[in-house]
Amino acid sequence: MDERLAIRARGITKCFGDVVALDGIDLDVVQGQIHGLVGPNGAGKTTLLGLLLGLAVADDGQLDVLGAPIGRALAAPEGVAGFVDGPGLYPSLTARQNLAALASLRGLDARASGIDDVLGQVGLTDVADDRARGFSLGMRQRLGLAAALLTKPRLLVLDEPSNGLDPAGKKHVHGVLARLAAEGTGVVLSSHRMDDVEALCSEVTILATGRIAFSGPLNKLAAENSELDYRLLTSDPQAARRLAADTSGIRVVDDAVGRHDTEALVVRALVPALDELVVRLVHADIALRELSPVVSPLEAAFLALTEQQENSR
Ligand SMILES: Nc1ncnc2c1ncn2[C@@H]1O[C@H](COP(=O)(O)OP(=O)(O)OP(=O)(O)O)[C@@H](O)[C@H]1O
Repeated sequence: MDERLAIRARGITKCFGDVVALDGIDLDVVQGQIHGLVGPNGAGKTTLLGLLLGLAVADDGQLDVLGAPIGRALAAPEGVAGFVDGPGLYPSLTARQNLAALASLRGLDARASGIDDVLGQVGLTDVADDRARGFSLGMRQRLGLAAALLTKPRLLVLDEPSNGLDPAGKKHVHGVLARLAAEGTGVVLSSHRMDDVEALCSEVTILATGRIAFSGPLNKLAAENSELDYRLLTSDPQAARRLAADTSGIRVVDDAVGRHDTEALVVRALVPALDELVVRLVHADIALRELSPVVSPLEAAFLALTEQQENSR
């Protein structure tokens, strides 16, 4: 077995009655990698994360976590921490007391366990003595992450960790995850926020109806991607539109995000044709003020792959 693998899954299947939540999943996640799990509602993300956390057992297949096969016991495997469906907290206890309770449940010495340190890492020092009952969703998520950090995991499993986070909270959480990964911890997280996945993850798995539509490096996904829509702002929108319509490999389309802004030009193209258009604009003395994909390459690939898979069913 490859010792760098935090997760090795082969042929994992999980059903709930007639519903096949996971249908023969193969997945490798190496230590020190932040791996994003994305997919439409009901794709099987939470089910997969639950198996990693020992909250449920697969019906079929082989799942190795941190080098050891997962047995049939419903318990978090040694070295694994995280949460699905929001962290479990005691509402009547303060943030600090929640962590102390967890430390004592885990047999850790509360004073030596680094409670202040993990509260600081997630940015909750100022509310450490406030009751969790009054915490917002984002604060609860951050406290859940602090609880996971307390156990010094070698694999961190998080379901939608960005839910409810404000920009400051997001900065803390992203910083913590990046630091953990740099220290060698494997991180698997699900998200519906493609921008978060793109900012954090080096590899991504796209699930659709319990099957893997893509798994691998983000840049491979972008390279495999077909045409994307790009939005261009130029000094002469009318002339730019005419030139685009006259450029091979470029299709002028309506603004897919409905920004109905007459100044913008939206084109569908592969990168080489887009390059050609930019060169032609410059030669025609039309200044290019802004050029950006209408949706990110991950989002576009995600939509294309999941539609493809759903159509083939
Ligand atoms: N405990 C359960 N009992 C019955 N069906 C379940 C159970 N848990 C999940 N399912 C079903 O399994 C499928 C996968 O659900 P899962 O929650 O893993 O999807 P998800 O990708 O996490 O979705 P979302 O993005 O909405 O959170 C769905 O069809 C869901 O209805």
